[in-house]
Amino acid sequence: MPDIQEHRFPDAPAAATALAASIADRLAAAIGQRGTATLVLSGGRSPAAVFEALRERALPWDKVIVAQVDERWVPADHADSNNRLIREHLLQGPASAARFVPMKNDAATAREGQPACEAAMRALPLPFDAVLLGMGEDGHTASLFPEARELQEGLTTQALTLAVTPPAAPHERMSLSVAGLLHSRALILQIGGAAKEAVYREALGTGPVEAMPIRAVLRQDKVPVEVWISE
Ligand SMILES: O=C(O)[C@H](O)[C@@H](O)[C@H](O)[C@H](O)COP(=O)(O)O
Repeated sequence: MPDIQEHRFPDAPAAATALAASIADRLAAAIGQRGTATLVLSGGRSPAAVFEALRERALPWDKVIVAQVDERWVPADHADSNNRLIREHLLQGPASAARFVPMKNDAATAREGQPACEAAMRALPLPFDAVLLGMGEDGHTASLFPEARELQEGLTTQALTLAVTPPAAPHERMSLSVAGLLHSRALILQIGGAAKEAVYREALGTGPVEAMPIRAVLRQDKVPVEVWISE
């Protein structure tokens, strides 16, 4: 049975503050035990408030490695870049001392860039200390989308990364695979609002992983899962 711990909050700001404190404590413990901490972050809209609360936490940021769960294959200054999101909302002030390992490289496409991205991710200390995930209302997480033609690859490959062309969402993506996500000491899923909580509850039920790829995270029993829910 998977180890899923739920944390509920009345609103998004309370959840973001508490989640940032929990992540900071986890990073501090990792640094205390191993000298460094590796935090792997999703993009999208939800995590910005967590990043802004996290950057205020007193940490030896020069001992923190920040990497990405997934990335839109766009320039780092593009409005849709997760790299830009992390730099603008997290890597500010003392937190700018963290070592940031972006997913996107100079390849023209994610598919062409995957070998170098794979090598960069495998060069990080494994397992990661924490992976922060979001979820779409279609049950996707990372860039593992239900209708993506690369979904089976994402569910089954032993590679850490793969290129994904979302069926509807913009931009070709690079994403951690399920195997990549499971190279972590903790999987932290952030769920905001009633609609997403309903999707999460449905994902906990029966049904194919392919229909709701977040199920690959919720059904595994290798890595503890924390679910941080704000109403
Ligand atoms: O690049 C991305 O978009 C994310 O990594 C993606 O997996 C995100 O976590 C979900 O789509 C939820 O996004 P929101 O937080 O914007 O709802």
